[in-house]
Amino acid sequence: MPATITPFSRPLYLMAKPVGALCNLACKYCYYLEKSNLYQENPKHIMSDALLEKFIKEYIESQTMPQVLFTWHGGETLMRPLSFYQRVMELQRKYAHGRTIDNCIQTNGTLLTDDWCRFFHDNHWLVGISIDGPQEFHDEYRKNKQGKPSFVKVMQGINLLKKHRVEWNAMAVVNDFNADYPLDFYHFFKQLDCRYIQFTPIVERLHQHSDGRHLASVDERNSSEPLADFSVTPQQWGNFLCTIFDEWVRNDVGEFYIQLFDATLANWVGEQPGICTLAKTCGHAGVIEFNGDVYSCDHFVFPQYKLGNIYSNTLIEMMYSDRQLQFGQDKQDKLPRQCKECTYRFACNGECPKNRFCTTPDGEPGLNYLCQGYYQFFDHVAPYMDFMKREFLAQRPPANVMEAIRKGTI
Ligand SMILES: C[S@@+](CC[C@H](N)C(=O)[O-])C[C@H]1O[C@@H](n2cnc3c(N)ncnc32)[C@H](O)[C@@H]1O
Ligand code: SF4
Ligand code: SF4
Ligand code: SF4
Repeated sequence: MPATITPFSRPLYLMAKPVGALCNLACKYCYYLEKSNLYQENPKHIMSDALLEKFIKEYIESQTMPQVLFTWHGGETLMRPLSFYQRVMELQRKYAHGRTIDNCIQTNGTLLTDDWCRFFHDNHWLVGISIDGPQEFHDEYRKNKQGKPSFVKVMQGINLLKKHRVEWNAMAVVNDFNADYPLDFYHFFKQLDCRYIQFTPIVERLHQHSDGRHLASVDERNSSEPLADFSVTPQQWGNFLCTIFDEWVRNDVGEFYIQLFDATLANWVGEQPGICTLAKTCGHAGVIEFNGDVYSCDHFVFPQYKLGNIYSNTLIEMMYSDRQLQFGQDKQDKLPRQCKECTYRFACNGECPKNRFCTTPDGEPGLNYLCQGYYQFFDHVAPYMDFMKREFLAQRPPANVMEAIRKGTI
């Protein structure tokens, strides 16, 4: 199994939420926790066995390829007992009909035990652990409802994963608090010997909804929704990326895999980037909630982006519906002229539509809030990317860039 899976290049892909938005933590910046307000009428936010079976059967049968990827997401996935995931395996075997099935699971890591790790190892699951860097950064926002920090428990979880040789990678968010310390952040992951690192910028705006949710969707941009204070600024994001890139490109190419750098190189050479935010279009990755509701994307779980429910529509109908195709195509069609004419459009593609709530200097809507940071990053890495592209096209390792820098030829 590959150490990192890039689901967005696959034809039909859904992230499943077996406990909806329920969680044992209450990270201040979390976009998903408040989604439970969408389901106030449901007493329990738990995927039933009947729905699980229906989903697994239909999901496998909808695939056009011999490999099938399941992603378990939340909320906190480990709030289901191990027996739930053992049942998942049983159902996957029942409906596989010769297909290869992979599983990844995203977790905050605090509930990991020897039993969980044995299960993940024995069944080759890839485990994504959320950790925001060194303790002081992580604990600033990743606390439980009583305000108790989670770092120590997450590290215990990571040690268990290592002990049981489970394949894992780190998902870290970059927010107002940790963004100014890129090297502390990067060295932390290197010291952990974590070779696959994903960074996501936190960008949220506040908008009070009548059901209690307080985060805005991209459509809610007519009044001036304030930015949530934990959001990273465009300048912070640009500096953060450039600083880590400078260390990585000199020492770590081919050794440490940083998803955003890899995706940037992929766009530079004209391959599919393994990250949706830098891809030309969206719409390849939906979400299925605990009750069978399907949404366009994990960051668009809003009533207006609900595609239907698995009990009334097939997954194929929903994921290939005109609405979903349009959702995907809008990423490219709705780019403002500034992006269409941007030197780095081929690398950036206007990034994630959820962050496109700004206007260009000439008043056109749809500019990405992080534009300045991304432009700074792409402009900074361009000579190195050009070099790595040449190496790649000549079938030599892009890691030769490190030697070229040492010799001063770049
Ligand atoms: C919503 S959590 C669900 C899985 C699990 N509870 C966890 O924390 O890994 C999935 C990922 O989204 C990240 N995340 C949370 N809030 C975010 C936000 N506002 N913007 C971007 N990513 C966010 C988390 O740090 C985590 O890595
Ligand atoms: S652990 Fe995951 S789901 Fe829970 S609050 Fe934190 S980011 Fe959200
Ligand atoms: S909306 Fe954003 S998160 Fe969703 S698929 Fe598009 S780029 Fe990815
Ligand atoms: S860098 Fe800015 S202008 Fe260029 S494509 Fe990205 S968001 Fe658009």
